[in-house]
Amino acid sequence: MTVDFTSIPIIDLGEAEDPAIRPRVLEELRHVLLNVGFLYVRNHRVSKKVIQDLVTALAVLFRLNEQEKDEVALCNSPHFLGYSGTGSETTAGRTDGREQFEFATELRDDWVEAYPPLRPIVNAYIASLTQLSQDFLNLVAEALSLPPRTFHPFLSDQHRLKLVHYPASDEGGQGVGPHKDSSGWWTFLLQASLPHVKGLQVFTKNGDWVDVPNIPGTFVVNIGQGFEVVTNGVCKATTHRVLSGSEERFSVPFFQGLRRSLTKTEATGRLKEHFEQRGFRVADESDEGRQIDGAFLRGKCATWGDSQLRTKIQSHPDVGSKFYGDYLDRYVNDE
Ligand SMILES: O=C(O)CCC(=O)C(=O)O
Ligand SMILES: [Fe+2]
Repeated sequence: MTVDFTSIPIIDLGEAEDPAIRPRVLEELRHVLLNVGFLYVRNHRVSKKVIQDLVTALAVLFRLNEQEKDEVALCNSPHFLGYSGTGSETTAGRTDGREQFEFATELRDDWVEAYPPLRPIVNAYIASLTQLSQDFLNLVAEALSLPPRTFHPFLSDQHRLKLVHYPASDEGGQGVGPHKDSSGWWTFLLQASLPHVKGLQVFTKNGDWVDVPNIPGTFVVNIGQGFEVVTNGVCKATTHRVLSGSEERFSVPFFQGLRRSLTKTEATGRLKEHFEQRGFRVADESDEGRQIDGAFLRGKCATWGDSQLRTKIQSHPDVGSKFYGDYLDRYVNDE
């Protein structure tokens, strides 16, 4: 029987620390992992100041003029980091209505000169989210009847952070099209506008879109494609999208990174026996969800790092032709 969902569950990480309540939290989390793939976490211990500093910086950053933003243009970065303007990205065949700054754990030197305080703010935020995302993996492992540190050997030394701005649009339209997160393990998203500003939606197994409202004090947490691979499809990455609305919206996704050297054999083999022996089964999914690109799963790329480069080149073909001309055929015309 298909177990479907109509709203996104909330997991209280503070409760997980109470030995009397922990078993119930683990049971709830297990249900989310097997049937939903999307959740909120609250009582997450990331400092209010670290979050507020970043939220304040967002407004300043996106008000810089185009010339200032373009000083760190993503199209000049072989690492696909920096600024990309509205209209430069395509998802599910349509142009996305958003502009964004992309960062990573190993930060590039050419920072946004027009706004010097940004660097320590982003670094502090990445450090806090790195810790939260690692601690969260222990809970996830336990909820799947595995030793707490089972997932740590898969982790990368590098995680990615995006600062995203969806300009207001009277006609509505696509903020970002339907997709699964391809950048790694787990995503931790801060909805950084006022609570009434909507936009994020999740696709259910039965093919309905469910709103993910902004609940203050929480992060939205969701499974990325890498985690789906390592759990042999027992925990599915869930399709989601953002609709543009009559008010501008800010968000900050943190993408927990997966080790670049990871091969498909290692990724799918390591926990196979565990999931088979314990009677876990591959999760249900909508037909549309199944069609979303999964190059790593289909075996086209040798390593996770390779599949990341492919995804990035496909999203930003201009950067691809500038820095990876030799690879273009392999990645872009590989269907
Ligand atoms: O802006 C959001 O709420 C979600 C963004 C997102 O899904 C992404 O960048 O992968
Ligand atoms: Fe996403």
